[in-house]
Amino acid sequence: MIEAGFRSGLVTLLGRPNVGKSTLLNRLIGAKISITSRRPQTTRHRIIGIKTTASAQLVYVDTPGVHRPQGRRINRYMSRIASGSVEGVDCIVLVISAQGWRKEDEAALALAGRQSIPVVLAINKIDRIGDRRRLLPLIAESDGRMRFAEIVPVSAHTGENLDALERALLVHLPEQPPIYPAEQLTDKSERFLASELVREQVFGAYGEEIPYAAAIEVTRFKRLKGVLEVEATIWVEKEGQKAIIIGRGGERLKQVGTRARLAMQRQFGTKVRLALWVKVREDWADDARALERFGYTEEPV
Ligand SMILES: Nc1nc2c(ncn2[C@@H]2O[C@H](COP(=O)(O)OP(=O)(O)OP(=O)(O)O)[C@@H](O)[C@H]2O)c(=O)[nH]1
Repeated sequence: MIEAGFRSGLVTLLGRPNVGKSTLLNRLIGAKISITSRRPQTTRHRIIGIKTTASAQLVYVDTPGVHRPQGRRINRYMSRIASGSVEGVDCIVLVISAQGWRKEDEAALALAGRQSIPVVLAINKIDRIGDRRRLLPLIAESDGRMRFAEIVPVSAHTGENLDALERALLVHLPEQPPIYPAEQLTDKSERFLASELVREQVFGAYGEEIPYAAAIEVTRFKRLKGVLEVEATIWVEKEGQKAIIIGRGGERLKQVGTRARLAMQRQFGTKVRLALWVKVREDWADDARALERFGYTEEPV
Protein backbone atom coordinates (compact mmCIF):
# COMPACT_ATOMS: atom_id res chain seq x y z
CA MET A 1 0.00 0.00 0.00
CA ILE A 2 1.38 3.38 -0.99
CA GLU A 3 0.74 6.11 1.56
CA ALA A 4 -1.11 9.24 0.54
CA GLY A 5 1.43 12.01 -0.08
CA PHE A 6 4.15 9.51 -1.12
CA ARG A 7 7.11 11.28 -2.68
CA SER A 8 9.66 9.98 -5.11
CA GLY A 9 12.31 11.42 -7.36
CA LEU A 10 15.85 11.52 -8.63
CA VAL A 11 18.74 13.10 -6.77
CA THR A 12 22.14 13.40 -8.46
CA LEU A 13 25.32 13.32 -6.38
CA LEU A 14 27.77 15.67 -8.04
CA GLY A 15 31.27 16.79 -7.16
CA ARG A 16 34.94 16.70 -8.05
CA PRO A 17 36.76 13.36 -8.00
CA ASN A 18 37.47 11.92 -4.56
CA VAL A 19 35.10 14.04 -2.42
CA GLY A 20 33.24 10.92 -1.29
CA LYS A 21 30.18 10.66 -3.57
CA SER A 22 30.26 6.88 -3.83
CA THR A 23 30.90 6.45 -0.10
CA LEU A 24 27.92 8.74 0.48
CA LEU A 25 25.71 6.74 -1.88
CA ASN A 26 26.56 3.48 -0.12
CA ARG A 27 25.86 5.02 3.30
CA LEU A 28 22.57 6.53 2.22
CA ILE A 29 21.40 3.20 0.81
CA GLY A 30 22.97 1.09 3.54
CA ALA A 31 24.53 -1.30 1.02
CA LYS A 32 27.58 -1.42 -1.17
CA ILE A 33 26.45 -0.31 -4.60
CA SER A 34 29.29 1.85 -5.86
CA ILE A 35 32.99 1.09 -5.42
CA THR A 36 35.26 3.56 -3.65
CA SER A 37 38.97 4.17 -3.36
CA ARG A 38 41.56 6.64 -2.13
CA ARG A 39 42.28 7.54 -5.73
CA PRO A 40 40.38 10.10 -7.80
CA GLN A 41 38.24 9.02 -10.75
CA THR A 42 37.24 5.66 -9.37
CA THR A 43 33.62 5.90 -10.53
CA ARG A 44 33.32 5.53 -14.30
CA HIS A 45 29.61 4.85 -14.63
CA ARG A 46 26.31 6.37 -13.70
CA ILE A 47 25.11 4.23 -10.82
CA ILE A 48 21.69 4.37 -9.26
CA GLY A 49 21.03 3.61 -5.61
CA ILE A 50 17.42 3.36 -4.47
CA LYS A 51 16.14 4.01 -0.96
CA THR A 52 12.49 3.29 -0.29
CA THR A 53 10.69 4.03 2.98
CA ALA A 54 6.99 3.96 3.87
CA SER A 55 6.57 7.54 2.71
CA ALA A 56 9.18 8.15 0.01
CA GLN A 57 11.57 6.78 -2.55
CA LEU A 58 14.86 8.58 -3.09
CA VAL A 59 16.64 7.52 -6.26
CA TYR A 60 20.26 8.63 -5.94
CA VAL A 61 22.45 8.93 -9.01
CA ASP A 62 26.19 8.51 -8.38
CA THR A 63 28.32 10.07 -11.09
CA PRO A 64 31.96 10.11 -12.15
CA GLY A 65 33.79 13.05 -10.55
CA VAL A 66 33.45 16.23 -12.56
CA HIS A 67 36.88 16.96 -14.00
CA ARG A 68 38.29 18.57 -17.07
CA PRO A 69 38.23 15.76 -19.62
CA GLN A 70 41.70 15.01 -20.88
CA GLY A 71 42.03 13.82 -24.41
CA ARG A 72 41.20 10.19 -23.82
CA ARG A 73 37.86 8.81 -24.90
CA ILE A 74 37.18 7.20 -21.50
CA ASN A 75 37.59 10.58 -19.79
CA ARG A 76 35.28 12.24 -22.26
CA TYR A 77 32.80 9.43 -21.63
CA MET A 78 32.99 9.95 -17.85
CA SER A 79 32.52 13.69 -18.21
CA ARG A 80 29.53 13.19 -20.47
CA ILE A 81 27.94 10.83 -17.95
CA ALA A 82 28.52 13.31 -15.12
CA SER A 83 27.14 16.33 -16.95
CA GLY A 84 24.21 14.41 -18.42
CA SER A 85 23.21 13.16 -14.99
CA VAL A 86 22.05 16.57 -13.81
CA GLU A 87 19.35 16.77 -16.45
CA GLY A 88 15.81 15.73 -15.69
CA VAL A 89 16.45 15.16 -11.98
CA ASP A 90 14.56 16.72 -9.09
CA CYS A 91 17.48 17.82 -7.01
CA ILE A 92 21.29 17.93 -7.01
CA VAL A 93 23.55 17.25 -4.05
CA LEU A 94 26.81 19.09 -4.64
CA VAL A 95 29.44 17.39 -2.52
CA ILE A 96 32.55 19.21 -1.28
CA SER A 97 35.04 18.34 1.42
CA ALA A 98 35.03 19.90 4.90
CA GLN A 99 38.64 20.78 4.22
CA GLY A 100 37.36 23.61 2.07
CA TRP A 101 36.65 24.67 -1.47
CA ARG A 102 39.26 23.78 -4.04
CA LYS A 103 39.80 24.93 -7.57
CA GLU A 104 38.71 21.45 -8.73
CA ASP A 105 35.26 21.99 -7.15
CA GLU A 106 34.49 24.81 -9.50
CA ALA A 107 33.53 22.76 -12.56
CA ALA A 108 30.93 20.87 -10.51
CA LEU A 109 29.68 24.10 -8.91
CA ALA A 110 29.28 25.70 -12.34
CA LEU A 111 27.50 22.64 -13.71
CA ALA A 112 25.09 22.57 -10.76
CA GLY A 113 24.53 26.31 -11.00
CA ARG A 114 23.53 26.13 -14.66
CA GLN A 115 20.51 23.92 -13.88
CA SER A 116 17.23 25.37 -12.73
CA ILE A 117 16.79 22.75 -10.03
CA PRO A 118 17.43 22.98 -6.30
CA VAL A 119 21.03 22.32 -5.22
CA VAL A 120 21.76 21.11 -1.71
CA LEU A 121 25.38 21.47 -0.63
CA ALA A 122 26.76 18.52 1.35
CA ILE A 123 29.98 19.38 3.18
CA ASN A 124 31.45 15.88 3.55
CA LYS A 125 34.22 14.39 5.71
CA ILE A 126 33.33 16.41 8.82
CA ASP A 127 34.70 13.51 10.88
CA ARG A 128 38.10 14.91 9.94
CA ILE A 129 37.36 18.25 11.59
CA GLY A 130 38.07 18.13 15.32
CA ASP A 131 36.49 21.43 16.28
CA ARG A 132 33.15 21.75 14.49
CA ARG A 133 33.18 25.53 14.91
CA ARG A 134 35.75 25.50 12.14
CA LEU A 135 32.91 24.67 9.75
CA LEU A 136 31.18 28.02 10.30
CA PRO A 137 33.46 30.10 8.03
CA LEU A 138 33.19 27.39 5.35
CA ILE A 139 29.40 27.48 5.55
CA ALA A 140 29.47 31.29 5.28
CA GLU A 141 31.85 31.12 2.32
CA SER A 142 29.68 28.49 0.63
CA ASP A 143 26.63 30.66 1.06
CA GLY A 144 28.35 33.31 -1.01
CA ARG A 145 29.20 30.91 -3.83
CA MET A 146 25.69 30.04 -4.90
CA ARG A 147 22.12 30.14 -3.68
CA PHE A 148 21.97 26.65 -2.15
CA ALA A 149 18.60 25.26 -1.11
CA GLU A 150 20.36 24.09 2.04
CA ILE A 151 23.88 23.49 3.35
CA VAL A 152 24.31 20.26 5.31
CA PRO A 153 27.60 19.15 6.91
CA VAL A 154 27.84 15.34 6.83
CA SER A 155 30.18 12.42 7.17
CA ALA A 156 29.68 9.66 4.62
CA HIS A 157 32.25 7.73 6.60
CA THR A 158 30.43 7.71 9.96
CA GLY A 159 26.91 8.45 8.71
CA GLU A 160 26.70 11.61 10.80
CA ASN A 161 23.88 13.97 9.81
CA LEU A 162 22.72 11.93 6.81
CA ASP A 163 19.18 12.01 8.18
CA ALA A 164 19.32 15.83 7.93
CA LEU A 165 20.58 15.54 4.35
CA GLU A 166 17.71 13.21 3.47
CA ARG A 167 15.17 15.58 4.99
CA ALA A 168 16.64 18.45 2.99
CA LEU A 169 16.18 16.40 -0.20
CA LEU A 170 12.72 14.99 0.43
CA VAL A 171 11.02 18.39 0.24
CA HIS A 172 12.16 18.74 -3.38
CA LEU A 173 10.65 15.46 -4.57
CA PRO A 174 7.25 15.50 -6.25
CA GLU A 175 4.30 13.64 -4.81
CA GLN A 176 4.08 10.57 -6.98
CA PRO A 177 4.25 6.79 -6.67
CA PRO A 178 7.62 5.02 -6.43
CA ILE A 179 9.66 4.87 -9.64
CA TYR A 180 11.26 1.49 -8.84
CA PRO A 181 9.92 -1.54 -6.97
CA ALA A 182 10.38 -1.05 -3.21
CA GLU A 183 12.84 -3.93 -2.82
CA GLN A 184 15.18 -2.82 -5.63
CA LEU A 185 18.47 -1.24 -4.47
CA THR A 186 20.19 -0.44 -7.75
CA ASP A 187 19.77 -0.46 -11.51
CA LYS A 188 22.98 -2.43 -12.00
CA SER A 189 23.25 -6.20 -12.39
CA GLU A 190 25.24 -8.50 -10.10
CA ARG A 191 27.50 -9.22 -13.06
CA PHE A 192 28.30 -5.52 -13.36
CA LEU A 193 28.93 -5.33 -9.61
CA ALA A 194 31.30 -8.28 -9.86
CA SER A 195 33.39 -6.46 -12.47
CA GLU A 196 33.42 -3.37 -10.27
CA LEU A 197 34.58 -5.37 -7.25
CA VAL A 198 37.57 -6.58 -9.27
CA ARG A 199 38.28 -3.01 -10.40
CA GLU A 200 38.07 -1.80 -6.81
CA GLN A 201 40.83 -4.23 -5.85
CA VAL A 202 42.95 -3.09 -8.78
CA PHE A 203 42.52 0.51 -7.59
CA GLY A 204 43.54 -0.51 -4.09
CA ALA A 205 46.49 -2.70 -5.01
CA TYR A 206 48.47 -0.78 -7.62
CA GLY A 207 49.85 2.73 -7.85
CA GLU A 208 50.53 5.26 -10.56
CA GLU A 209 48.85 4.70 -13.90
CA ILE A 210 47.82 1.07 -13.43
CA PRO A 211 44.28 1.68 -12.07
CA TYR A 212 43.57 4.04 -14.94
CA ALA A 213 44.94 1.61 -17.52
CA ALA A 214 42.67 -1.21 -16.34
CA ALA A 215 39.21 -2.25 -17.51
CA ILE A 216 37.41 -5.37 -16.36
CA GLU A 217 35.41 -7.71 -18.55
CA VAL A 218 33.41 -10.43 -16.85
CA THR A 219 33.27 -13.36 -19.25
CA ARG A 220 31.41 -15.82 -17.05
CA PHE A 221 28.94 -15.25 -14.23
CA LYS A 222 27.08 -18.39 -13.37
CA ARG A 223 25.23 -19.41 -10.23
CA LEU A 224 25.57 -23.12 -9.72
CA LYS A 225 24.38 -25.09 -6.74
CA GLY A 226 25.97 -23.40 -3.71
CA VAL A 227 28.64 -21.60 -5.68
CA LEU A 228 28.93 -18.60 -7.95
CA GLU A 229 31.46 -19.02 -10.74
CA VAL A 230 33.02 -15.84 -12.05
CA GLU A 231 35.65 -15.42 -14.73
CA ALA A 232 37.04 -12.01 -15.56
CA THR A 233 39.76 -10.43 -17.65
CA ILE A 234 41.71 -7.42 -16.48
CA TRP A 235 42.50 -5.51 -19.66
CA VAL A 236 45.49 -3.20 -19.63
CA GLU A 237 47.11 -1.05 -22.27
CA LYS A 238 50.71 -2.28 -22.29
CA GLU A 239 52.74 -5.44 -21.74
CA GLY A 240 54.64 -3.72 -18.92
CA GLN A 241 51.39 -3.06 -17.09
CA LYS A 242 50.39 -6.68 -17.47
CA ALA A 243 53.67 -7.73 -15.85
CA ILE A 244 53.08 -5.35 -12.93
CA ILE A 245 49.53 -6.60 -12.39
CA ILE A 246 50.65 -10.22 -12.34
CA GLY A 247 53.72 -9.58 -10.17
CA ARG A 248 56.61 -11.92 -9.54
CA GLY A 249 55.42 -15.51 -9.67
CA GLY A 250 51.84 -14.29 -10.04
CA GLU A 251 51.75 -13.22 -6.39
CA ARG A 252 50.12 -9.82 -6.80
CA LEU A 253 47.38 -11.06 -9.10
CA LYS A 254 46.68 -13.89 -6.69
CA GLN A 255 46.24 -11.41 -3.87
CA VAL A 256 43.91 -9.23 -5.94
CA GLY A 257 41.92 -12.32 -6.88
CA THR A 258 41.57 -13.44 -3.27
CA ARG A 259 40.41 -10.01 -2.14
CA ALA A 260 37.94 -9.68 -5.01
CA ARG A 261 36.59 -13.16 -4.34
CA LEU A 262 36.04 -12.39 -0.65
CA ALA A 263 34.35 -9.08 -1.55
CA MET A 264 32.04 -10.97 -3.92
CA GLN A 265 31.23 -13.55 -1.27
CA ARG A 266 30.23 -10.74 1.11
CA GLN A 267 28.29 -8.99 -1.62
CA PHE A 268 26.39 -11.96 -3.01
CA GLY A 269 26.17 -14.04 0.15
CA THR A 270 27.44 -17.18 -1.50
CA LYS A 271 30.67 -19.09 -2.05
CA VAL A 272 32.50 -17.70 -5.08
CA ARG A 273 35.03 -19.30 -7.43
CA LEU A 274 36.92 -16.59 -9.26
CA ALA A 275 39.36 -16.93 -12.14
CA LEU A 276 41.23 -13.83 -13.35
CA TRP A 277 43.22 -13.27 -16.53
CA VAL A 278 45.26 -10.28 -17.62
CA LYS A 279 45.32 -9.26 -21.27
CA VAL A 280 46.63 -6.36 -23.28
CA ARG A 281 44.58 -4.24 -25.61
CA GLU A 282 46.63 -1.26 -26.65
CA ASP A 283 44.94 2.08 -26.12
CA TRP A 284 41.59 0.57 -25.13
CA ALA A 285 40.80 3.78 -23.24
CA ASP A 286 40.80 5.66 -26.52
CA ASP A 287 39.12 3.01 -28.64
CA ALA A 288 35.36 3.25 -29.19
CA ARG A 289 34.92 -0.45 -29.86
CA ALA A 290 36.89 -1.52 -26.82
CA LEU A 291 34.95 0.90 -24.62
CA GLU A 292 31.72 -0.60 -25.85
CA ARG A 293 32.95 -4.10 -25.21
CA PHE A 294 34.00 -3.18 -21.65
CA GLY A 295 30.61 -1.70 -20.86
CA TYR A 296 31.19 2.02 -21.25
CA THR A 297 28.03 2.40 -23.26
CA GLU A 298 25.55 4.13 -21.04
CA GLU A 299 23.86 7.26 -22.11
CA PRO A 300 22.78 9.76 -19.49
CA VAL A 301 19.00 9.79 -19.00
N1 LIG B 1 37.33 10.65 6.57
C1 LIG B 1 36.41 10.51 5.61
N2 LIG B 1 36.76 9.95 4.43
C2 LIG B 1 35.80 9.83 3.48
C3 LIG B 1 34.46 10.25 3.68
N3 LIG B 1 33.78 10.01 2.56
C4 LIG B 1 34.63 9.44 1.68
N4 LIG B 1 35.85 9.33 2.24
C5 LIG B 1 37.07 8.78 1.61
O1 LIG B 1 37.40 9.57 0.47
C6 LIG B 1 37.95 8.75 -0.58
C7 LIG B 1 37.17 8.93 -1.86
O2 LIG B 1 35.87 8.42 -1.68
P1 LIG B 1 34.93 8.01 -2.90
O3 LIG B 1 33.59 7.72 -2.34
O4 LIG B 1 35.59 6.98 -3.75
O5 LIG B 1 34.92 9.40 -3.69
P2 LIG B 1 34.16 9.79 -5.05
O6 LIG B 1 33.75 11.22 -4.91
O7 LIG B 1 33.08 8.82 -5.38
O8 LIG B 1 35.36 9.67 -6.08
P3 LIG B 1 35.39 9.56 -7.71
O9 LIG B 1 35.06 8.17 -8.07
O10 LIG B 1 36.81 9.94 -7.99
O11 LIG B 1 34.45 10.57 -8.26
C8 LIG B 1 37.91 7.32 -0.04
O12 LIG B 1 39.18 7.00 0.49
C9 LIG B 1 36.86 7.38 1.07
O13 LIG B 1 37.04 6.42 2.09
C10 LIG B 1 34.14 10.83 4.96
O14 LIG B 1 33.01 11.23 5.26
N5 LIG B 1 35.15 10.92 5.88
